[in-house]
Amino acid sequence: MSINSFGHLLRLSTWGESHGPAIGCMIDGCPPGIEIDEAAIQQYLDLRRPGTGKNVSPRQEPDQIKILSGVYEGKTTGTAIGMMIENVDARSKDYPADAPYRPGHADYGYDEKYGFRDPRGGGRASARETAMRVAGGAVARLIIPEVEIEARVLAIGGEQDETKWESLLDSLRTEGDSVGALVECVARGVPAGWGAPVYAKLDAMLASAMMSIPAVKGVEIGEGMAAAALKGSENADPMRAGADAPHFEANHAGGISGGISTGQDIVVRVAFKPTSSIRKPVHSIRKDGSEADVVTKGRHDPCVGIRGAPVTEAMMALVLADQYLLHRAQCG
Ligand SMILES: Cc1cc2nc3c(=O)[nH]c(=O)nc-3n(C[C@H](O)[C@H](O)[C@H](O)COP(=O)(O)O)c2cc1C
Ligand SMILES: C=C(O[C@@H]1CC(C(=O)O)=C[C@@H](OP(=O)(O)O)[C@H]1O)C(=O)O
Repeated sequence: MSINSFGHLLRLSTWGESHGPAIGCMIDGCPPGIEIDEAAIQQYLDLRRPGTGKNVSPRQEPDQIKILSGVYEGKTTGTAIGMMIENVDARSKDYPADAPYRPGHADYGYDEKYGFRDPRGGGRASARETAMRVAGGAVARLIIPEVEIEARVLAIGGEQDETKWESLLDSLRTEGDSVGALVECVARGVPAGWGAPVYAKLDAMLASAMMSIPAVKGVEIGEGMAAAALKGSENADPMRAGADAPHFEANHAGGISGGISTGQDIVVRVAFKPTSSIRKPVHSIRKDGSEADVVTKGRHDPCVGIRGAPVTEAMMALVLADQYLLHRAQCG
């Protein structure tokens, strides 16, 4: 995997800043002859876009996808698929260049690394970029149509009872604060045998993919962290003979053992931290080192995990389509 693209045989790279004219991606390595159109991509973008309700960023972006290359007469040609979305609702005045760093966002790190950055809406670090991951993920899904991928929010601010989420988010909005979330992403229909036994293990690829999503601070596969407290007898996934494939009596491994899929559901849980851009004052410093509290304006998600869920699906699809192509190349 190179630093600027994601994947081995199916490679995604994205471009664009949150307040620039547009964002886009190139997805290379997609097999030829797959039926595709903009509607097949748009349906997933509509699940992630901002401006759809009070619990997500109010920035109004229709996220209308345009396919620019790699498709002819409704089918993929096997060449690089280029796609783009115009940014139509940036409000850059909310981000003065001399604003104190937002602790937890990328401002300080980017300045330390590059000495210079686009401060408008987080620039390249804004999760606006994840729209193009979702577009790439939609292409990946078409490569593996037999795999069904679905993510859902399991908890908001540690609360698993979803009837309490609305009032929790309402009071946070009033306070100008934010909250974290736990998301679970499951892939069904992955056959046994995808992945690799050492280094590029399927679980390692998934962990890297999920961890590359902005605001993700934890990734678990199957039993995950809880496995550390179990006995071998409790954590085993006992096997019985089945008609066509083995029948597993449990799935503590999350569908992966030895870095290779077992044919069971692949289960990944992802911890999203609370949004760092909040209206409550936080101690910070400016680029010149002077201290100042930061109070972030702009339009922000009160709980990034809500719109993060479709992004986890996209990363799952990209990893699995890539692993399918690798498996087909090596084992036929
Ligand atoms: C879908 C999505 C929406 C996000 N929206 C916001 C937001 O409105 N405000 C914000 O400060 N961070 C938001 N984030 C998180 C930041 O992009 C992220 O914290 C920042 O880039 C720093 O990266 P890190 O948290 O991975 O270290 C969002 C993340 C995702 C996945
Ligand atoms: C625009 C989107 O989300 C943005 C993600 C984001 C951030 O800091 O990650 C900050 C906010 O916008 P801005 O970049 O203008 O500060 C969100 O609205 C989007 O997801 O399409």
